[in-house]
Amino acid sequence: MSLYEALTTESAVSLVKKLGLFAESETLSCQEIGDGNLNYVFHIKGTEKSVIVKQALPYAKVVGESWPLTLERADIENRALRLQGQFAPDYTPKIYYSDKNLAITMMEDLSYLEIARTGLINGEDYPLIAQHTGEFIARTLYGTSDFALGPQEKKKLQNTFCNPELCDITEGLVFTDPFFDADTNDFEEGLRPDVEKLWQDSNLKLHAAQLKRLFLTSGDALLHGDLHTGSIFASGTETKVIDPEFAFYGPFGFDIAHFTANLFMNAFSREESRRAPLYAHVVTVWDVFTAEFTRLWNENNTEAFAQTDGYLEWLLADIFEQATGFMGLEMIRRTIGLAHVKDLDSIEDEATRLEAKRQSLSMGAHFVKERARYTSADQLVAAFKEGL
Ligand SMILES: Nc1ncnc2c1ncn2[C@@H]1O[C@H](COP(=O)(O)OP(=O)(O)O)[C@@H](O)[C@H]1O
Ligand SMILES: CSC[C@H]1O[C@H](OP(=O)(O)O)[C@H](O)[C@@H]1O
Repeated sequence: MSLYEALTTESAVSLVKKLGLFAESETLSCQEIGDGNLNYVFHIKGTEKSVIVKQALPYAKVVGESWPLTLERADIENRALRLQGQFAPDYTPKIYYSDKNLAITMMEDLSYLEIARTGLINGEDYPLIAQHTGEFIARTLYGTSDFALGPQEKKKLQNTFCNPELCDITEGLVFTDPFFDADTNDFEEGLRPDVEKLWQDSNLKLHAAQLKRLFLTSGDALLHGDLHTGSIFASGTETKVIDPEFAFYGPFGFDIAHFTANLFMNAFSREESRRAPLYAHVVTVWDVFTAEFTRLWNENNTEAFAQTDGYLEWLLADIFEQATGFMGLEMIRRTIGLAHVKDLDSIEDEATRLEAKRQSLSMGAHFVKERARYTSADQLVAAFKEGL
């Protein structure tokens, strides 16, 4: 018999009371606030405190019951959050309770902060977001890598984060479908000539295939797996990373690539005069990631070759090159694939919107194909400013 049942606002309230998080007598309000593609999120509020209950559905919410999806993802998310909380406690929500059968995680209510994508669209700049996100990425990746854990411990941990169904979504929606006339694609008719040109670009397809192979086969570290600006809560002083249900052992460059791709897509939606803070974030996140990864490398490293001249520098350059390619893929898929970004979709004027999307597509393709040319974030920003 399945122990799973989908929560309602009423049963979510009963559950938090049964668990002793609130007194039986307390009057609570409960609202389902999930705006993501996959899950339910209940916001439960009492007089003095509040809590978030996130529940996975046995299917992808954005499509419906015709797209069944494992409930295991809630357990992956819960365990990833707890691990990320060990490496980067300042940047991770507190977890109060989880139940694998019900596919729920109860966590700290972060609604005193704002989802960064929403804030960036409304003109916020979040001066510390890149510093914090760079530290989060470096600490969580380095801490779960061979270098920190040693190969045996790392493999044991890696075995517990096999996430085939969610990886399959990324392999399809990010790495494959946008390059073919797939049913999942979703784009405006005005973009069709650009999209058809992209489908015929065999050099682009070759590079997409190479990056896909990297995603399929690399097991560098436990990734967040979906680190876009909608997975980050922020304010002027705080940053918290949520929603790691796509977590799995993958290539070092993936998370930072998704963060920078989403910064660049927000830049496309702004006037040039308001883009400077986003460019600065792209440079800062790389500077901070590099410095923090290097600090951790020198402080705690189980690898015999760690101090071999040139090894760390080679690794960081390799991460940069792969990340430049992954960044380009994220820009392409968010423009013509199944899951769009509001930054581009909410541009009201049709001609401006189509032009921003064209640029996102062509810059994305450029970063995929020419990734080996780039060795610094300043160069990425310069290329972005120059346009194609
Ligand atoms: N800890 C939290 N505190 C406050 N709101 C949250 C929290 N977690 C999620 N939310 C809200 O729910 C929305 C969807 O959450 P998310 O984890 O991204 O779900 P999904 O997995 O469906 O993408 C977020 O955009 C945010 O508005
Ligand atoms: C059918 S899932 C599509 C898309 O949604 C996920 O994002 P989120 O859960 O943050 O809404 C992920 O990016 C998937 O690729």
